[in-house]
Amino acid sequence: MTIRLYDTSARQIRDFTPLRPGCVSIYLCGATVQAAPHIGHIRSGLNFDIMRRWFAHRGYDVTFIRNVTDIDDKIIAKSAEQKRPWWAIGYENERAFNQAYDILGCLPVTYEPRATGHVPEMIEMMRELIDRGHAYAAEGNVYFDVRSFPEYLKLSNQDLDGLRQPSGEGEIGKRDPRDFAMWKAAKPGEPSWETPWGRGRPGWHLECSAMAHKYLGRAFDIHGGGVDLIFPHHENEIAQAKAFGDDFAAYWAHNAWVTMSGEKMSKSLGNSVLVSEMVKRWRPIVLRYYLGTPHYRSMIEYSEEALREAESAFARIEGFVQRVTEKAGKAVPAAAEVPPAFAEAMDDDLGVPQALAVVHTTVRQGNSALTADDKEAAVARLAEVRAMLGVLGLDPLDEQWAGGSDRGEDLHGVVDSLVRLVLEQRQAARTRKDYATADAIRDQLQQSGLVIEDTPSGPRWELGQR
Ligand SMILES: Nc1ncnc2c1ncn2[C@@H]1O[C@H](COP(=O)(O)OP(=O)(O)OP(=O)(O)O)[C@@H](O)[C@H]1O
Ligand SMILES: [Zn+2]
Repeated sequence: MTIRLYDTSARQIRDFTPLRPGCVSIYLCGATVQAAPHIGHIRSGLNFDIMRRWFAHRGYDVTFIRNVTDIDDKIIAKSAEQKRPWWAIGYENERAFNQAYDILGCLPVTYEPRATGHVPEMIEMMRELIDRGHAYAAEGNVYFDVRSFPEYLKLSNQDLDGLRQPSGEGEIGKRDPRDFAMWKAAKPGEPSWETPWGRGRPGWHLECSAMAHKYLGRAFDIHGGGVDLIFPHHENEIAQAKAFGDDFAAYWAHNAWVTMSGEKMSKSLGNSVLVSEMVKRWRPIVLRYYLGTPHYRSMIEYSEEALREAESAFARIEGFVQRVTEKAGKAVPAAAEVPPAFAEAMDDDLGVPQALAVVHTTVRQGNSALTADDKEAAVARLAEVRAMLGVLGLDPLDEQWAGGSDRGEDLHGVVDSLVRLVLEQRQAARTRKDYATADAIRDQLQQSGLVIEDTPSGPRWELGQR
Protein backbone atom coordinates (compact mmCIF):
# COMPACT_ATOMS: atom_id res chain seq x y z
CA MET A 1 0.00 0.00 0.00
CA THR A 2 3.03 2.28 -0.25
CA ILE A 3 3.38 4.63 -3.17
CA ARG A 4 6.82 4.39 -4.72
CA LEU A 5 8.32 7.20 -6.78
CA TYR A 6 11.43 7.64 -8.85
CA ASP A 7 13.45 10.31 -7.08
CA THR A 8 15.82 12.09 -9.47
CA SER A 9 18.01 13.05 -6.55
CA ALA A 10 18.46 9.45 -5.33
CA ARG A 11 18.51 8.15 -8.94
CA GLN A 12 16.22 5.32 -7.89
CA ILE A 13 12.67 4.46 -7.00
CA ARG A 14 11.97 5.12 -3.32
CA ASP A 15 9.07 4.37 -1.02
CA PHE A 16 7.14 7.55 -0.48
CA THR A 17 7.06 8.62 3.16
CA PRO A 18 5.20 11.88 3.67
CA LEU A 19 6.65 14.57 5.92
CA ARG A 20 3.27 14.88 7.59
CA PRO A 21 1.20 11.69 7.80
CA GLY A 22 -1.76 11.73 5.46
CA CYS A 23 -0.62 14.88 3.63
CA VAL A 24 1.38 15.48 0.49
CA SER A 25 2.74 18.83 -0.68
CA ILE A 26 3.81 19.27 -4.30
CA TYR A 27 5.50 22.22 -6.00
CA LEU A 28 5.49 22.14 -9.80
CA CYS A 29 7.42 24.64 -11.90
CA GLY A 30 4.74 26.18 -14.04
CA ALA A 31 4.69 28.24 -17.16
CA THR A 32 6.90 31.07 -18.25
CA VAL A 33 4.07 33.02 -19.81
CA GLN A 34 5.80 34.33 -22.90
CA ALA A 35 3.56 32.47 -25.38
CA ALA A 36 0.53 30.20 -25.52
CA PRO A 37 1.07 26.62 -24.36
CA HIS A 38 2.19 23.81 -26.62
CA ILE A 39 1.38 20.19 -25.85
CA GLY A 40 4.77 19.67 -24.16
CA HIS A 41 3.93 22.22 -21.48
CA ILE A 42 0.58 20.65 -20.88
CA ARG A 43 2.05 17.17 -20.68
CA SER A 44 3.94 18.35 -17.61
CA GLY A 45 0.75 19.75 -16.05
CA LEU A 46 -1.14 16.55 -16.92
CA ASN A 47 1.47 14.17 -15.50
CA PHE A 48 1.39 15.97 -12.19
CA ASP A 49 -2.41 16.19 -12.29
CA ILE A 50 -2.49 12.39 -12.47
CA MET A 51 0.04 12.21 -9.63
CA ARG A 52 -2.07 14.38 -7.36
CA ARG A 53 -5.24 12.45 -8.28
CA TRP A 54 -3.53 9.21 -7.32
CA PHE A 55 -2.38 10.62 -3.98
CA ALA A 56 -5.92 11.88 -3.36
CA HIS A 57 -7.33 8.45 -4.24
CA ARG A 58 -4.92 6.93 -1.74
CA GLY A 59 -6.46 9.20 0.90
CA TYR A 60 -3.83 11.94 1.03
CA ASP A 61 -4.72 15.55 1.61
CA VAL A 62 -2.97 17.20 -1.35
CA THR A 63 -1.51 20.70 -1.46
CA PHE A 64 -0.45 21.46 -4.99
CA ILE A 65 1.36 24.65 -6.01
CA ARG A 66 2.09 25.50 -9.62
CA ASN A 67 3.69 28.89 -10.13
CA VAL A 68 3.54 31.36 -12.98
CA THR A 69 6.76 32.99 -14.12
CA ASP A 70 5.39 36.29 -15.31
CA ILE A 71 8.64 38.20 -15.71
CA ASP A 72 11.47 36.93 -17.85
CA ASP A 73 13.85 37.97 -20.66
CA LYS A 74 11.59 36.47 -23.30
CA ILE A 75 8.48 38.27 -22.01
CA ILE A 76 10.41 41.54 -22.03
CA ALA A 77 11.63 40.86 -25.58
CA LYS A 78 8.06 40.13 -26.72
CA SER A 79 6.86 43.31 -25.07
CA ALA A 80 9.40 45.39 -27.03
CA GLU A 81 8.58 43.53 -30.25
CA GLN A 82 4.82 43.90 -29.91
CA LYS A 83 4.93 47.36 -28.29
CA ARG A 84 2.65 46.16 -25.52
CA PRO A 85 3.30 46.15 -21.76
CA TRP A 86 5.11 43.09 -20.38
CA TRP A 87 2.23 42.40 -18.01
CA ALA A 88 -0.32 42.34 -20.84
CA ILE A 89 1.69 39.64 -22.61
CA GLY A 90 2.12 37.67 -19.40
CA TYR A 91 -1.52 37.84 -18.47
CA GLU A 92 -2.76 36.90 -21.93
CA ASN A 93 -0.60 33.80 -21.96
CA GLU A 94 -1.39 32.92 -18.36
CA ARG A 95 -5.03 32.80 -19.39
CA ALA A 96 -4.17 30.63 -22.38
CA PHE A 97 -2.34 28.22 -20.06
CA ASN A 98 -5.25 28.11 -17.65
CA GLN A 99 -7.68 27.46 -20.48
CA ALA A 100 -5.46 24.64 -21.70
CA TYR A 101 -5.18 23.05 -18.23
CA ASP A 102 -8.90 23.38 -17.86
CA ILE A 103 -9.94 22.04 -21.23
CA LEU A 104 -7.71 18.99 -20.71
CA GLY A 105 -9.28 18.28 -17.34
CA CYS A 106 -6.49 19.26 -14.92
CA LEU A 107 -7.96 19.86 -11.49
CA PRO A 108 -7.49 23.37 -10.11
CA VAL A 109 -4.28 23.77 -8.14
CA THR A 110 -4.31 24.82 -4.49
CA TYR A 111 -2.45 28.09 -5.20
CA GLU A 112 -1.01 29.52 -8.37
CA PRO A 113 1.41 32.25 -7.30
CA ARG A 114 2.83 34.74 -9.77
CA ALA A 115 6.50 35.60 -9.45
CA THR A 116 5.99 39.37 -9.55
CA GLY A 117 3.70 39.15 -6.52
CA HIS A 118 6.58 37.83 -4.37
CA VAL A 119 9.39 40.34 -4.71
CA PRO A 120 9.47 41.15 -0.95
CA GLU A 121 9.95 37.45 -0.17
CA MET A 122 12.76 37.28 -2.72
CA ILE A 123 14.49 40.33 -1.22
CA GLU A 124 14.28 38.72 2.20
CA MET A 125 15.84 35.52 0.87
CA MET A 126 18.68 37.42 -0.85
CA ARG A 127 19.38 39.46 2.29
CA GLU A 128 19.66 36.30 4.37
CA LEU A 129 21.87 34.59 1.80
CA ILE A 130 24.20 37.60 1.66
CA ASP A 131 24.34 37.67 5.50
CA ARG A 132 25.19 33.97 5.55
CA GLY A 133 27.98 34.42 3.01
CA HIS A 134 26.26 32.50 0.21
CA ALA A 135 25.52 35.47 -2.05
CA TYR A 136 26.94 38.87 -3.00
CA ALA A 137 25.83 41.98 -4.83
CA ALA A 138 27.81 43.33 -7.78
CA GLU A 139 26.86 46.14 -10.15
CA GLY A 140 23.20 45.92 -9.16
CA ASN A 141 23.09 42.14 -9.67
CA VAL A 142 22.94 39.63 -6.85
CA TYR A 143 24.80 36.37 -7.42
CA PHE A 144 24.82 33.07 -5.62
CA ASP A 145 28.34 31.91 -4.73
CA VAL A 146 28.22 28.28 -5.86
CA ARG A 147 31.43 27.30 -4.08
CA SER A 148 29.87 28.29 -0.74
CA PHE A 149 27.40 25.41 -1.07
CA PRO A 150 29.16 22.03 -1.12
CA GLU A 151 26.02 20.12 -2.15
CA TYR A 152 25.76 22.07 -5.42
CA LEU A 153 25.08 19.83 -8.47
CA LYS A 154 24.12 16.77 -6.41
CA LEU A 155 20.72 16.52 -8.12
CA SER A 156 22.17 16.48 -11.63
CA ASN A 157 25.22 14.50 -10.52
CA GLN A 158 27.73 16.86 -12.07
CA ASP A 159 31.16 17.97 -11.05
CA LEU A 160 31.61 21.68 -10.30
CA ASP A 161 35.13 21.79 -11.73
CA GLY A 162 33.92 20.46 -15.06
CA LEU A 163 30.96 22.84 -15.22
CA ARG A 164 30.81 25.43 -17.96
CA GLN A 165 27.97 27.80 -17.29
CA PRO A 166 27.91 30.69 -19.75
CA SER A 167 27.01 34.02 -18.19
CA GLY A 168 23.79 35.65 -19.31
CA GLU A 169 23.75 39.03 -20.97
CA GLY A 170 24.64 41.87 -18.58
CA GLU A 171 25.85 39.49 -15.90
CA ILE A 172 28.90 41.46 -14.86
CA GLY A 173 30.86 41.44 -11.62
CA LYS A 174 30.78 37.68 -10.98
CA ARG A 175 33.50 36.30 -8.72
CA ASP A 176 33.29 32.94 -10.45
CA PRO A 177 31.77 32.43 -13.91
CA ARG A 178 29.75 29.52 -12.51
CA ASP A 179 27.98 31.72 -9.96
CA PHE A 180 24.40 32.32 -11.03
CA ALA A 181 22.23 35.41 -10.95
CA MET A 182 19.47 35.53 -8.37
CA TRP A 183 18.63 39.13 -9.22
CA LYS A 184 19.36 41.12 -12.35
CA ALA A 185 20.21 44.82 -12.45
CA ALA A 186 17.64 46.99 -14.21
CA LYS A 187 18.21 47.90 -17.82
CA PRO A 188 16.79 51.13 -19.21
CA GLY A 189 13.14 50.87 -20.21
CA GLU A 190 12.68 47.46 -18.62
CA PRO A 191 10.44 46.65 -15.65
CA SER A 192 12.24 46.81 -12.33
CA TRP A 193 11.67 46.76 -8.57
CA GLU A 194 13.47 48.61 -5.80
CA THR A 195 15.87 46.60 -3.62
CA PRO A 196 18.69 47.46 -1.17
CA TRP A 197 21.10 46.69 -4.05
CA GLY A 198 19.45 48.92 -6.59
CA ARG A 199 16.54 48.51 -8.99
CA GLY A 200 16.25 45.26 -10.86
CA ARG A 201 14.19 42.19 -11.49
CA PRO A 202 14.16 38.63 -10.22
CA GLY A 203 15.98 35.73 -11.79
CA TRP A 204 13.84 32.67 -12.50
CA HIS A 205 15.55 30.41 -9.95
CA LEU A 206 15.02 32.78 -7.03
CA GLU A 207 11.32 33.05 -7.80
CA CYS A 208 10.68 29.35 -7.27
CA SER A 209 12.77 29.05 -4.07
CA ALA A 210 10.92 32.02 -2.57
CA MET A 211 7.44 30.88 -3.63
CA ALA A 212 7.96 27.26 -2.53
CA HIS A 213 9.10 28.58 0.87
CA LYS A 214 6.13 30.90 1.20
CA TYR A 215 3.42 28.36 0.33
CA LEU A 216 4.96 25.11 1.52
CA GLY A 217 7.32 26.15 4.30
CA ARG A 218 10.82 24.93 5.12
CA ALA A 219 10.23 21.39 3.89
CA PHE A 220 7.79 19.84 1.47
CA ASP A 221 7.32 16.46 -0.16
CA ILE A 222 7.70 16.59 -3.93
CA HIS A 223 9.16 19.07 -6.37
CA GLY A 224 8.36 18.54 -10.01
CA GLY A 225 9.03 19.83 -13.50
CA GLY A 226 10.24 18.70 -16.89
CA VAL A 227 13.63 16.95 -17.17
CA ASP A 228 15.09 20.05 -18.81
CA LEU A 229 14.75 21.86 -15.50
CA ILE A 230 17.06 19.57 -13.50
CA PHE A 231 20.01 21.76 -14.41
CA PRO A 232 20.40 24.64 -13.95
CA HIS A 233 16.95 25.61 -12.64
CA HIS A 234 16.41 22.98 -9.96
CA GLU A 235 20.06 22.86 -8.88
CA ASN A 236 19.92 26.61 -8.36
CA GLU A 237 16.59 26.43 -6.53
CA ILE A 238 18.12 23.85 -4.17
CA ALA A 239 21.27 25.91 -3.58
CA GLN A 240 19.30 29.02 -2.65
CA ALA A 241 16.71 27.27 -0.51
CA LYS A 242 19.10 25.02 1.40
CA ALA A 243 21.70 27.75 1.96
CA PHE A 244 18.78 29.84 3.28
CA GLY A 245 18.08 27.11 5.82
CA ASP A 246 15.20 25.23 4.20
CA ASP A 247 15.19 21.46 3.86
CA PHE A 248 13.29 22.02 0.62
CA ALA A 249 11.97 19.05 -1.40
CA ALA A 250 12.18 15.48 -0.09
CA TYR A 251 11.59 13.94 -3.56
CA TRP A 252 12.29 15.21 -7.08
CA ALA A 253 10.04 14.06 -9.92
CA HIS A 254 10.67 14.97 -13.56
CA ASN A 255 8.49 14.35 -16.58
CA ALA A 256 10.03 13.45 -19.94
CA TRP A 257 9.49 15.58 -23.02
CA VAL A 258 7.11 15.63 -25.87
CA THR A 259 9.51 15.54 -28.80
CA MET A 260 9.38 16.16 -32.52
CA SER A 261 11.93 14.27 -34.60
CA GLY A 262 13.64 13.44 -31.33
CA GLU A 263 14.02 17.05 -30.22
CA LYS A 264 12.26 18.72 -27.32
CA MET A 265 9.09 20.45 -28.47
CA SER A 266 9.92 24.04 -27.72
CA LYS A 267 8.72 27.52 -28.57
CA SER A 268 12.25 28.66 -29.22
CA LEU A 269 13.00 25.78 -31.62
CA GLY A 270 9.79 26.55 -33.51
CA ASN A 271 8.67 22.92 -33.49
CA SER A 272 5.71 23.32 -31.20
CA VAL A 273 2.05 22.43 -31.63
CA LEU A 274 -0.27 24.67 -29.68
CA VAL A 275 -2.96 23.17 -27.47
CA SER A 276 -5.47 25.65 -28.94
CA GLU A 277 -4.78 24.20 -32.41
CA MET A 278 -4.85 20.58 -31.28
CA VAL A 279 -8.25 20.85 -29.62
CA LYS A 280 -9.75 21.99 -32.92
CA ARG A 281 -8.71 18.67 -34.43
CA TRP A 282 -8.95 16.25 -31.54
CA ARG A 283 -11.42 15.94 -28.72
CA PRO A 284 -9.77 17.22 -25.52
CA ILE A 285 -10.41 13.91 -23.75
CA VAL A 286 -8.56 12.11 -26.56
CA LEU A 287 -5.68 14.57 -26.28
CA ARG A 288 -5.59 13.91 -22.54
CA TYR A 289 -5.51 10.17 -23.22
CA TYR A 290 -2.66 10.65 -25.70
CA LEU A 291 -0.53 12.90 -23.47
CA GLY A 292 -1.43 11.49 -20.08
CA THR A 293 -1.24 7.73 -20.54
CA PRO A 294 2.39 7.03 -21.55
CA HIS A 295 4.65 6.71 -18.50
CA TYR A 296 5.63 10.17 -17.28
CA ARG A 297 9.33 9.27 -17.59
CA SER A 298 9.06 8.10 -21.22
CA MET A 299 9.40 10.46 -24.15
CA ILE A 300 6.35 11.04 -26.34
CA GLU A 301 7.39 11.49 -29.95
CA TYR A 302 4.60 13.53 -31.50
CA SER A 303 2.75 11.49 -34.11
CA GLU A 304 -0.61 11.75 -35.81
CA GLU A 305 -0.76 8.00 -36.04
CA ALA A 306 -0.34 7.61 -32.29
CA LEU A 307 -3.06 10.20 -31.81
CA ARG A 308 -5.40 8.19 -34.03
CA GLU A 309 -4.54 5.06 -32.04
CA ALA A 310 -5.31 6.95 -28.83
CA GLU A 311 -8.60 8.01 -30.37
CA SER A 312 -9.68 4.48 -31.21
CA ALA A 313 -8.43 3.04 -27.90
CA PHE A 314 -10.41 5.64 -26.04
CA ALA A 315 -13.46 5.02 -28.26
CA ARG A 316 -13.41 1.35 -27.17
CA ILE A 317 -13.55 2.41 -23.54
CA GLU A 318 -16.16 5.07 -24.17
CA GLY A 319 -18.35 2.71 -26.23
CA PHE A 320 -18.36 0.27 -23.35
CA VAL A 321 -19.28 2.97 -20.83
CA GLN A 322 -22.11 4.07 -23.09
CA ARG A 323 -23.46 0.59 -23.79
CA VAL A 324 -23.57 -0.50 -20.15
CA THR A 325 -25.06 2.81 -19.04
CA GLU A 326 -27.81 2.31 -21.61
CA LYS A 327 -28.35 -1.27 -20.52
CA ALA A 328 -28.47 -0.27 -16.86
CA GLY A 329 -30.94 2.46 -17.76
CA LYS A 330 -29.18 4.89 -15.40
CA ALA A 331 -25.71 6.16 -14.54
CA VAL A 332 -23.66 3.51 -12.80
CA PRO A 333 -21.61 5.14 -10.03
CA ALA A 334 -17.87 4.54 -9.85
CA ALA A 335 -16.74 1.85 -7.44
CA ALA A 336 -15.15 3.16 -4.23
CA GLU A 337 -12.02 1.10 -4.86
CA VAL A 338 -10.04 0.49 -8.01
CA PRO A 339 -9.05 -3.12 -8.86
CA PRO A 340 -5.89 -4.20 -6.96
CA ALA A 341 -3.84 -4.63 -10.16
CA PHE A 342 -4.59 -1.04 -11.14
CA ALA A 343 -3.60 0.22 -7.69
CA GLU A 344 -0.41 -1.83 -7.76
CA ALA A 345 0.58 -0.31 -11.10
CA MET A 346 -0.13 3.23 -9.94
CA ASP A 347 1.73 2.71 -6.68
CA ASP A 348 4.76 1.60 -8.66
CA ASP A 349 6.05 5.01 -9.77
CA LEU A 350 2.70 5.93 -11.35
CA GLY A 351 2.74 3.09 -13.85
CA VAL A 352 -0.10 4.48 -15.95
CA PRO A 353 0.55 2.21 -18.99
CA GLN A 354 0.18 -0.92 -16.83
CA ALA A 355 -2.79 0.63 -15.04
CA LEU A 356 -4.40 1.40 -18.38
CA ALA A 357 -3.93 -2.21 -19.45
CA VAL A 358 -6.11 -3.14 -16.45
CA VAL A 359 -8.75 -0.68 -17.70
CA HIS A 360 -8.75 -2.32 -21.13
CA THR A 361 -8.90 -5.84 -19.66
CA THR A 362 -11.85 -4.82 -17.50
CA VAL A 363 -13.56 -3.32 -20.55
CA ARG A 364 -13.07 -6.60 -22.43
CA GLN A 365 -14.52 -8.56 -19.51
CA GLY A 366 -17.43 -6.14 -19.37
CA ASN A 367 -18.06 -6.53 -23.10
CA SER A 368 -18.09 -10.31 -22.74
CA ALA A 369 -20.61 -9.94 -19.92
CA LEU A 370 -22.75 -7.79 -22.20
CA THR A 371 -22.58 -10.39 -24.96
CA ALA A 372 -23.60 -13.07 -22.44
CA ASP A 373 -26.43 -10.77 -21.35
CA ASP A 374 -25.04 -10.77 -17.81
CA LYS A 375 -26.15 -7.30 -16.82
CA GLU A 376 -24.97 -7.55 -13.24
CA ALA A 377 -21.40 -8.42 -14.23
CA ALA A 378 -21.35 -5.73 -16.93
CA VAL A 379 -22.50 -3.12 -14.41
CA ALA A 380 -19.87 -4.24 -11.89
CA ARG A 381 -17.13 -3.93 -14.53
CA LEU A 382 -18.38 -0.46 -15.50
CA ALA A 383 -18.21 0.66 -11.85
CA GLU A 384 -14.57 -0.45 -11.76
CA VAL A 385 -13.79 1.14 -15.10
CA ARG A 386 -15.27 4.45 -13.95
CA ALA A 387 -13.22 4.36 -10.73
CA MET A 388 -10.01 3.78 -12.70
CA LEU A 389 -10.83 6.38 -15.35
CA GLY A 390 -11.58 8.86 -12.59
CA VAL A 391 -8.02 8.54 -11.29
CA LEU A 392 -6.69 9.19 -14.78
CA GLY A 393 -9.10 12.09 -15.33
CA LEU A 394 -10.62 10.21 -18.28
CA ASP A 395 -14.10 9.26 -17.13
CA PRO A 396 -16.34 10.28 -20.04
CA LEU A 397 -19.30 10.58 -17.64
CA ASP A 398 -17.44 12.98 -15.38
CA GLU A 399 -18.99 16.46 -15.28
CA GLN A 400 -15.80 17.85 -16.83
CA TRP A 401 -16.49 15.98 -20.06
CA ALA A 402 -20.23 15.32 -19.96
CA GLY A 403 -21.44 18.44 -18.11
CA GLY A 404 -25.00 19.43 -19.02
CA SER A 405 -24.00 23.04 -19.64
CA ASP A 406 -21.42 21.95 -22.18
CA ARG A 407 -22.33 23.09 -25.70
CA GLY A 408 -21.26 19.78 -27.23
CA GLU A 409 -23.62 17.95 -24.94
CA ASP A 410 -26.53 20.21 -25.99
CA LEU A 411 -25.76 19.41 -29.61
CA HIS A 412 -25.56 15.73 -28.85
CA GLY A 413 -29.25 15.82 -27.94
CA VAL A 414 -30.13 17.67 -31.13
CA VAL A 415 -28.11 15.30 -33.32
CA ASP A 416 -29.63 12.34 -31.50
CA SER A 417 -33.20 13.34 -32.36
CA LEU A 418 -32.26 14.07 -35.97
CA VAL A 419 -30.53 10.71 -36.35
CA ARG A 420 -33.50 8.94 -34.81
CA LEU A 421 -35.78 10.65 -37.29
CA VAL A 422 -33.66 9.47 -40.20
CA LEU A 423 -33.43 5.98 -38.71
CA GLU A 424 -37.22 5.84 -38.54
CA GLN A 425 -37.28 6.60 -42.26
CA ARG A 426 -34.85 3.75 -42.83
CA GLN A 427 -37.00 1.44 -40.74
CA ALA A 428 -40.07 2.45 -42.74
CA ALA A 429 -38.22 1.71 -46.00
CA ARG A 430 -37.23 -1.70 -44.70
CA THR A 431 -40.75 -2.48 -43.61
CA ARG A 432 -41.97 -1.80 -47.10
CA LYS A 433 -39.06 -3.94 -48.40
CA ASP A 434 -37.45 -0.94 -50.13
CA TYR A 435 -33.93 -2.11 -49.29
CA ALA A 436 -32.25 0.22 -51.81
CA THR A 437 -33.58 3.27 -49.97
CA ALA A 438 -32.80 1.77 -46.55
CA ASP A 439 -29.19 1.12 -47.59
CA ALA A 440 -28.84 4.55 -49.17
CA ILE A 441 -29.94 6.16 -45.87
CA ARG A 442 -27.45 4.10 -43.95
CA ASP A 443 -24.65 5.02 -46.39
CA GLN A 444 -25.48 8.69 -46.12
CA LEU A 445 -25.36 8.54 -42.33
CA GLN A 446 -22.01 6.82 -42.57
CA GLN A 447 -20.71 9.52 -44.87
CA SER A 448 -21.67 12.07 -42.23
CA GLY A 449 -19.30 10.27 -39.88
CA LEU A 450 -21.91 8.24 -37.96
CA VAL A 451 -21.76 4.53 -37.29
CA ILE A 452 -25.10 2.81 -36.89
CA GLU A 453 -25.38 -0.40 -34.95
CA ASP A 454 -28.55 -2.48 -34.95
CA THR A 455 -29.15 -3.84 -31.47
CA PRO A 456 -32.04 -5.89 -30.07
CA SER A 457 -33.30 -2.72 -28.40
CA GLY A 458 -33.22 -0.82 -31.70
CA PRO A 459 -30.60 1.00 -33.71
CA ARG A 460 -27.97 3.11 -31.89
CA TRP A 461 -25.43 5.53 -33.31
CA GLU A 462 -22.04 6.83 -32.45
CA LEU A 463 -19.40 9.00 -34.07
CA GLY A 464 -17.13 6.90 -36.26
CA GLN A 465 -13.36 7.06 -36.67
CA ARG A 466 -12.05 9.97 -38.69
N1 LIG B 1 8.40 19.57 -24.86
C1 LIG B 1 8.14 19.44 -23.58
N2 LIG B 1 7.78 18.25 -23.05
C2 LIG B 1 7.50 18.10 -21.74
N3 LIG B 1 7.55 19.10 -20.85
C3 LIG B 1 7.90 20.33 -21.29
C4 LIG B 1 8.20 20.55 -22.67
N4 LIG B 1 8.50 21.88 -22.82
C5 LIG B 1 8.38 22.44 -21.60
N5 LIG B 1 8.02 21.52 -20.67
C6 LIG B 1 7.81 21.73 -19.24
O1 LIG B 1 6.75 22.65 -19.05
C7 LIG B 1 6.97 23.43 -17.87
C8 LIG B 1 6.86 24.90 -18.18
O2 LIG B 1 7.92 25.25 -19.01
P1 LIG B 1 8.41 26.69 -19.44
O3 LIG B 1 7.28 27.64 -19.53
O4 LIG B 1 9.59 27.05 -18.63
O5 LIG B 1 8.79 26.34 -20.94
P2 LIG B 1 10.11 26.13 -21.70
O6 LIG B 1 10.78 24.88 -21.28
O7 LIG B 1 10.87 27.41 -21.69
O8 LIG B 1 9.44 25.89 -23.10
P3 LIG B 1 9.96 26.32 -24.50
O9 LIG B 1 11.24 25.57 -24.69
O10 LIG B 1 8.87 25.88 -25.40
O11 LIG B 1 10.16 27.80 -24.45
C9 LIG B 1 8.35 23.01 -17.35
O12 LIG B 1 8.18 22.07 -16.31
C10 LIG B 1 9.00 22.39 -18.56
O13 LIG B 1 9.97 21.44 -18.21
ZN1 LIG C 1 10.90 26.48 -10.78
